[in-house]
Amino acid sequence: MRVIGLTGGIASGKSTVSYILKSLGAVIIDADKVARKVVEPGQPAWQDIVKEFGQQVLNEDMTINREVLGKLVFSDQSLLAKLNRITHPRVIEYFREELARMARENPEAVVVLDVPLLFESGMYRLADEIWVVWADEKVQLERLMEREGFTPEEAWQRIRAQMPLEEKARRADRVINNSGTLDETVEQTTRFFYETISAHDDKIKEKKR
Ligand SMILES: CC(C)(COP(=O)(O)OP(=O)(O)OC[C@H]1O[C@@H](n2cnc3c(N)ncnc32)[C@H](O)[C@@H]1O)[C@@H](O)C(=O)NCCC(=O)NCCS
Ligand SMILES: Nc1ncnc2c1ncn2[C@@H]1O[C@H](COP(=O)(O)OP(=O)(O)OP(=O)(O)O)[C@@H](O)[C@H]1O
Repeated sequence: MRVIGLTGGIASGKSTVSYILKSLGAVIIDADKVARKVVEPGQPAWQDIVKEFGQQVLNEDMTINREVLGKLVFSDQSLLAKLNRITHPRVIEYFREELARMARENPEAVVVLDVPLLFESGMYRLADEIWVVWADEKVQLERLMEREGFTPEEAWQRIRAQMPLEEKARRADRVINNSGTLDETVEQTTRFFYETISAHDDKIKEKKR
């Protein structure tokens, strides 16, 4: 099994690249989706969030009100750190279990961990190689405001809540530039995917020799 850790900045294009990789045959595990699962009502992380942030972050049906919680944590670093301490260990636990299961059931698979906070959370340790999706800052900001309807200040708050994209790119094995057209991103992603597979196949052949 080959595990690719896919990261980037907020709205830099991870989901777009994941979608392309899925169409090429990779199995995708999306940390944003897992982070939603671990805070469902009654889960330990849900209980910790209610304890920490109070009833104000709950909807009437007891689910987490993501808009309210988002506004709180993205305007206060210390609250964001508290939320991360509650959610990240649970997300990591889920990833470990899922990877162990995949290794047993589908050892030939190429698995992509789509994780916005791959470095910040330490989840990069679960990956064999790291890919970063890059978008020029202006493009990233525009796509984020357009997708979420954020004001420039709200969009900046979210961008600043993560490790600078330059640093992520420095730590990557491969960087996909998604500042241009979708076709250009498909071309780069496809090329990298087949290079990864062929390097992986060569390693297996060497081991068998
Ligand atoms: C703060 C919350 C409630 C806001 O929810 P909302 O629905 O508005 O955003 P969503 O979860 O879809 O995330 C959108 C993007 O925001 C960024 N983001 C999310 N959480 C964080 C964080 N803790 N720090 C920095 N950026 C973050 C990511 O780039 C993500 O792709 C939610 O993001 C959350 O619970 N975050 C903590 C869990 C976490 O760290 N998730 C990221 C994957 S491990
Ligand atoms: N090459 C592109 N050209 C035009 N629009 C794009 C391109 N790539 C992505 N987008 C758009 O930009 C937005 C952000 O892309 P995407 O959702 O893939 O980013 P992300 O990194 O997964 O975001 P998040 O960090 O929030 O999970 C989306 O609305 C997407 O449709």
